[in-house]
Amino acid sequence: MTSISPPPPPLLTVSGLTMRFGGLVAVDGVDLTAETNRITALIGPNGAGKTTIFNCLTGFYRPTAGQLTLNRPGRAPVSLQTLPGYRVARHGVVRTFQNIRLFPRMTVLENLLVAQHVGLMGKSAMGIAGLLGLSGWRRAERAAVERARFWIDRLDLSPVADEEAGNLSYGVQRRVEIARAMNTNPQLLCLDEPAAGLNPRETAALGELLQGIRAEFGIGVLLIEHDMSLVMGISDRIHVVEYGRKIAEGTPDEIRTDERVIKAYLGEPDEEELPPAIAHDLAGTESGGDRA
Ligand SMILES: Nc1ncnc2c1ncn2[C@@H]1O[C@H](COP(=O)(O)OP(=O)(O)OP(=O)(O)O)[C@@H](O)[C@H]1O
Repeated sequence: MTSISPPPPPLLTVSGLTMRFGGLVAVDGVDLTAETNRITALIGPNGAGKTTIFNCLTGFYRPTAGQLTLNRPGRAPVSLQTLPGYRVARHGVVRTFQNIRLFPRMTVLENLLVAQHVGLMGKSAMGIAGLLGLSGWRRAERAAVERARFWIDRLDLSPVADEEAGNLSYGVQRRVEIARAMNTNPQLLCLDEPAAGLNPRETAALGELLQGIRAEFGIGVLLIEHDMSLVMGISDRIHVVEYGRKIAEGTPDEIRTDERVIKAYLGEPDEEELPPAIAHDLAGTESGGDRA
């Protein structure tokens, strides 16, 4: 008799996540999941609580309440909500930031090597072996450079590998950030508005890049993004938050036509502020954009 084993749990399970700042409830009992080999988007109007969710997930904030569980195949589940950021990263949950946080006076290669610094320090007894030029250190350093070069090449950054990051265009710096995150071998790549400041051509290239990485390396991607053309084009699943609460979850097609989502975006005070693709979608949905 064959028994059917239950499906593995999602890579990330968030349940009842709540974050208060004094009297303000920025995140209020949010549940969501992110799966391996899937792109999961987290969207919502400005101030909805998206970045706060990322900050709780990646150890920048300790949540007021809730469970954040990482389930990697063959390993014991890890509760992330009590861990500091560097330990969350060691478990394979890495992030980028809304505002680019590269070291501007370091080269692209150096920016990627810094991300491997903790591993190298471990292999060199906190740097002493490195100072003495011992072989274990040299091997580890060579492997770190090879790995960084792999990601530099994979993200088409080889021509600028030795340039200072601060001299590069915004779109290229965004790619460096993703290369740096991938260089740490993540299980879950969390991207906070990666298309912010990109032109439409760069945004389309970013979408292809993320789909390529997901397919090639089988990682989970969790994406905060206001650019609805990107979100609708590449996401497998979308979670929508408004005023700290989750108001909808579904496929792009389901979310595009969800009444609560349309209302949440229509609630924005100024149509100019609507992401263009949402405004476009809404115009279609609302037969000519007849707004309340
Ligand atoms: N450290 C903090 N202290 C106090 N309030 C905060 C803090 N961080 C966030 N908030 C508040 O929490 C709410 C949610 O903010 P958050 O940045 O998570 O929203 P968001 O959905 O990411 O917005 P945006 O799309 O504009 O980036 C906002 O009212 C914000 O002012």
